[in-house]
Amino acid sequence: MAERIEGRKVADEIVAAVKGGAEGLRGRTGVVPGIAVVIVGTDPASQVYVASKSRKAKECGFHSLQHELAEETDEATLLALIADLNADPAIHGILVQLPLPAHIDAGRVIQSIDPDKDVDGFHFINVGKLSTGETDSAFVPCTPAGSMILTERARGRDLSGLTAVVIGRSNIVGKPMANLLLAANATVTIAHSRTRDLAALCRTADILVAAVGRPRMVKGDWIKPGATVIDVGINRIPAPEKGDGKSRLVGDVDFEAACENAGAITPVPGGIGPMTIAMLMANTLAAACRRAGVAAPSF
Ligand SMILES: Nc1nc(=O)c2c([nH]1)NC[C@@H]1CN(c3ccc(C(=O)N[C@@H](CCC(=O)O)C(=O)O)cc3)C=[N+]21
Repeated sequence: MAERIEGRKVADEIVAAVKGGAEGLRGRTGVVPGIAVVIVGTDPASQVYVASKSRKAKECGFHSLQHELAEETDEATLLALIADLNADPAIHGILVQLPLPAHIDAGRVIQSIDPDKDVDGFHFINVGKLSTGETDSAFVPCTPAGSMILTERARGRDLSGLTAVVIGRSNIVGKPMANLLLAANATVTIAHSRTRDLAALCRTADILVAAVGRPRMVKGDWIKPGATVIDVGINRIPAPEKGDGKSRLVGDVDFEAACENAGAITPVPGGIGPMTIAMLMANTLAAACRRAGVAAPSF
């Protein structure tokens, strides 16, 4: 039976350390870390995530702003808001909740964020730093950063000799995760929708990261005995057993079946989701520390 990797617990530890770090920064320099979360439209899932980000930011003692813009907001208005936030010395981190409405060019919006405030790590500057190994000054995207911390807890910081398979090639999770695993000396393969015999490939993985967004796509017999399984998927599926119209969250991995083979596995909920928010707090503290010329704590 696999060990459950308790992401929520690790996330709580990180949030407590960030809170302590923010108090220290304030005591030494008077600087209070500030984060602005921008959301366009009223997607209910996005609203839930944004609310929990703002709640955690307050818990950490940050200055926290939430900008809620109407669905029909035009790109120029959003770009002007970001320009204001870029110029605002009280704001150290800017997060624009994705996805954006189709009439807005998300790429242009992301690239307009000051790279030093890009706590999502999506700006070309931060992507380039991560892929060239400049990780001391890069912002690493929050989901892969949190996934890596849980991987390290299970396998140590040096993954030499281990095989890692990342399913999913997104700029937000798959590609940065592959870079982090590579930087830790794992032998990395990125799989995606065009990969042939995904099951056989997954069976070679000492570390398997699933980031595809398909509920329970990864089957129990795809898991190598003893493997570390990191389930990044957060899929809401109908749960008629809980009552009419109810739903529940499942990952990209068939958790119960995977537990038979895995050495350790992250649950959904309670795994990577809370780690993502914790790393957003850690990145915001790091942004404020850099701005103040003080060393940032690392996790
Ligand atoms: N610019 C941007 N940055 C993001 O980091 C970003 C984004 N856009 N858009 C949406 C996704 C999604 N995301 C989640 C974060 C935490 C949980 C989380 O804490 N989930 C809980 C469950 C929450 C629930 O019950 O719904 C868990 O897994 O235990 C989920 C999803 C961040 N995202």
